[in-house]
Amino acid sequence: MTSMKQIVGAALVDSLSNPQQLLAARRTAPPEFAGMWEFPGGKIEKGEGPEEALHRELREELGVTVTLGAEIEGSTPDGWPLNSGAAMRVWLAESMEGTPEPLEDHDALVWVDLGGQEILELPWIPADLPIVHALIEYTS
Ligand SMILES: Nc1nc2c([nH]c(=O)n2[C@H]2C[C@H](O)[C@@H](COP(=O)(O)OP(=O)(O)OP(=O)(O)O)O2)c(=O)[nH]1
Repeated sequence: MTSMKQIVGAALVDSLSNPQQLLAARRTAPPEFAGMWEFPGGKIEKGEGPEEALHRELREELGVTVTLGAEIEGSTPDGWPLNSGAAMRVWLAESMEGTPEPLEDHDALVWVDLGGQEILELPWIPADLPIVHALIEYTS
């Protein structure tokens, strides 16, 4: 049995069929992550499946209903290692209903080109950088 805390995150793109842009979200807490950019998402709650948790988090945090696309698979069965105790699974997603707004946990959102420099210049949570690179590779 795994003891890793399981996080789920969304690579929200402008279009699943032709992804050109990614939505990055700037965290407001905790202090060590405040001001850093991340994939919207959060912890799976008891009794939830991972995709179900991701749909809930995106409704709560951004106010959107999404369609999930492919998973950007990480290096472990739990997904991408974040630290010694947590890992995150990440899915591509596209909003089907609603325009993303920073309703909870974030104070800014930005759409960045997947093929440009700006995406690499954002101060991401360091553990997210390998995921950003994999996403750029996946969508190029
Ligand atoms: N959502 C998200 N969390 C990330 C990313 N990268 C990263 O290291 N983390 C870490 C930060 C947190 O320690 C943990 C996720 O917790 P969270 O605070 O987002 O979860 P949550 O929305 O369910 O929050 P909570 O109210 O239950 O605390 O994973 C990322 O890209 N997205």
